[in-house]
This record gives sequence, structure tokens and C-alpha cells, in this order.
Amino acid sequence: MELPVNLEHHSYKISIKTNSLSQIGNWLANLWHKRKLAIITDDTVNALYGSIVKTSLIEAGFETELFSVTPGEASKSLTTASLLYEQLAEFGMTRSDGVVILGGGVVGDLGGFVASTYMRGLSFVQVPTTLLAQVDSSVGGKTAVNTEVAKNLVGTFAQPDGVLIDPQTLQTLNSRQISEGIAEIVKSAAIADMSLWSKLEQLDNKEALVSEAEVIVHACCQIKARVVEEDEFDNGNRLILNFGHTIGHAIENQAGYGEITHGEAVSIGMVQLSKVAEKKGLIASGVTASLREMLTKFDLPIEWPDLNREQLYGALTHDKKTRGSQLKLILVPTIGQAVIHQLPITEMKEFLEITK
Ligand SMILES: NC(=O)c1ccc[n+]([C@@H]2O[C@H](COP(=O)([O-])OP(=O)(O)OC[C@H]3O[C@@H](n4cnc5c(N)ncnc54)[C@H](O)[C@@H]3O)[C@@H](O)[C@H]2O)c1
Ligand SMILES: O=C(O)C(=O)C[C@@H](O)[C@H](O)[C@H](O)COP(=O)(O)O
Ligand SMILES: [Zn+2]
Repeated sequence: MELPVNLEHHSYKISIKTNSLSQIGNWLANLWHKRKLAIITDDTVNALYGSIVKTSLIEAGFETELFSVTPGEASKSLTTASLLYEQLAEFGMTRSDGVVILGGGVVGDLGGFVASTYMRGLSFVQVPTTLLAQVDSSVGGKTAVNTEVAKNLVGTFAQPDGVLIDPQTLQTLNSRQISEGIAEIVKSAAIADMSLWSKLEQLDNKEALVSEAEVIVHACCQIKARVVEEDEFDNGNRLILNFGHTIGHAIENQAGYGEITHGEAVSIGMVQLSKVAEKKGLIASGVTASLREMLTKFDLPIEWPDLNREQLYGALTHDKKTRGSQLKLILVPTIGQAVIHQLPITEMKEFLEITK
């Protein structure tokens, strides 16, 4: 299956095909000529898929080197980015060369950030290997690293030249990693696609979902491509992709990056936000219960973790949907639709249930 992402200055295709990873050399040879390639990955993905990818690229005629970082959210940092800049320079990467980003959303965001800033920008492709990365992070061109102050505080908008998705790689993920990806699938359905929501309702558990991965990944990429095509730079309707993220990112930051995964934090964020929104009459009654039921079916957390709410509030003031003292909060008034609700950022204390 192939899906186009049609953008004003940088269109590209998402290819979704089981067992395509070993054919990456041919796929890239059709996209790029005469490139020196740097694969950016993490140690776990390297051990599983590094040599398949590197061999295929070398066989296709590319001079290829692989750079691997420590797995986990803590690597999405300026420190790791600096190390990668040095490694790319040592390998002699120039602006006619390209970066192949192989792994989950962490190397996707980090590698995209490094590729788009090294020498003011190299071409790159995304080869996502987690469910989360296949349904969300590999598409749309948001790159970032975290800082102590806030999640994804520093980043770029930089689109890949292509996305190669091999759903077969999902077979080596553990149960928690599958759930984490499902949080973004539930988000995508909740904000924009009632028929995907109905499909998710029919699935008994995550094993059933993984067995239909190709169809579900395609549906999510289609939603994301449609939203990004309309608003590439996140000034309008793209903000709806951030449902659950205002609270979610604050949780990730305050728990310590990687302690609560991105998907888990977004799951909690969607439910806790909707709970208060429902009480305030901002969304239809029953939305929160539907989200709770769906997310718990897929083993995702939905209750507040034991974190200081005032500190959570401090962390969420750095949300990129703020403009001055106003925040654009994403609400789901009924399943399948999203709205942008502007409010003074201080009102988020109500959503965090901070008692005066
Ligand atoms: N740019 C975007 O639009 C966007 C969208 C959603 C999330 N994100 C970001 O994505 C990140 C989360 O991504 P993630 O959940 O993929 O985390 P991740 O990249 O840390 O991957 C999770 C774990 O799975 C391992 N792994 C990866 N592929 C594997 C495979 N096939 N088999 C076995 N293990 C494998 C990794 O080594 C890692 O330990 C967060 O930083 C989040 O902010 C970005
Ligand atoms: O692509 C987008 O736009 C999203 O918001 C997708 C989110 O799932 C993703 O987590 C994104 O990285 C969040 O972006 P941010 O702008 O809130 O840092
Ligand atoms: Zn997300």
C-alpha cells in the first residue's frame, strides 16, 4: 500500500508493506541517487534489524555507516544530538548525503532533529519500527528533543523524503510497547475517524489489533496525512493531533522522561481532560466513559499518577499550543470529532483538579 502526503513544498509517499525492510536498498535507490548514508538507530533496534538494513543499503550501492544511541526517551536530548553531529561530521556527511532513521518515535524525533539541523539540513527518510512510530510519529515532519523544562521543547518542522513501514517489525515489540502505540491510534480515531473507532470497538484485545496492523496503520497514516496536508506548520487544525498531550507531556516531564511512556501519558491525558470537560458541559456526556473503556481494554493507564499537581501545571505552561496567556486546548465533544477550545492557561488548574 502506498499513501501520498501532498504538501506545498515537500510531498512524499508512505509505503506500508509487510517484509519490506530487507528491500530497503531498492526502495531507497528509487528515491535517492549517489548518497552516502548514515543510519540513525538505537541499540535494541540495531541488534534486531541493523544488519538487515545496512546490508540491503550496501547491496544497493550506498556507502553506509550506522550510528546507534541508547534506547529510551532520555536519549531524545541535546546531549545525544551533539554526539550525533560529531559522528556525522567524522563520517564526512555533506549536504548531498542522506540519513535513514530506523526505530521508534525517540530516534524518529531525535534523528529528524539532527538531520534537519546538521549543516542546516540533510535529506532523511523515516523507517519506523514501533507501532507508535508507524501510526503517528514517522509522518508529518515534527522533530524534537526534550529539555529539563519541557517535553519536545526544541525542534523543527522537517518532512522526510519518504516513509517505509514494515508491519512485520511489530512482532518483536513487547506488550507495553504495543499498548503505547494503541494510545495514539485511539487518539486518532477519537479526534477524526468514527469508522476506525468502531473497528477498534470490535477488537477483543491488542493481539487482535496487531493481527490487523497493516489496515490500522494505513488508516492512521491516512488521518495524519490529511490533517498535516491541511496545516503543515501546526497553526490551525493540526493542533487536534495534540488531544491528550497538554496533560500527557507534563506527566512525562514530571515523572522523569521514560518513566511513564508517551502513549501512557497521552492515555491519562485524554481521559482526565475529558472527565473535567464533561463536568463543565464542554463535551457530550459519555465521551469519557467511552475513552476509559477503550483505553483500559488495551491495557493503558487512565488514572492520575502520584505527581505534584502544581508542578504538573508549571510543566504544562510550556505547551506549544499557548500564545501568550492563552492555551488552545483540544477537546473531543463527541467521538470522531475534535474542537479547539481557547482558554486562559490558568484555567488548566481546574483540569488538573488543583484545589484552591
Ligand atoms: N513527531 C511526532 O509526530 C510524534 C508523534 C508521536 C510520538 N512522538 C514521540 O515518539 C516517542 C515515543 O516513541 P516510541 O513509543 O516508538 O518509543 P521508542 O522509540 O523509545 O521505542 C520504544 C522501545 O521499543 C524499542 N523498539 C523499537 N522498535 C522495536 C522493535 N521493532 N522490536 C523491539 N523493540 C523495538 C526501542 O528500542 C525502545 O526501547 C516520544 O518521544 C514521543 O514524544 C512523536
Ligand atoms: O504531529 C502532530 O502534530 C502531533 O501533535 C502528534 C503527537 O502525537 C506527537 O506526540 C507530537 O510530537 C506532539 O507535538 P508537540 O508539538 O506537542 O510537541
Ligand atoms: Zn503523541
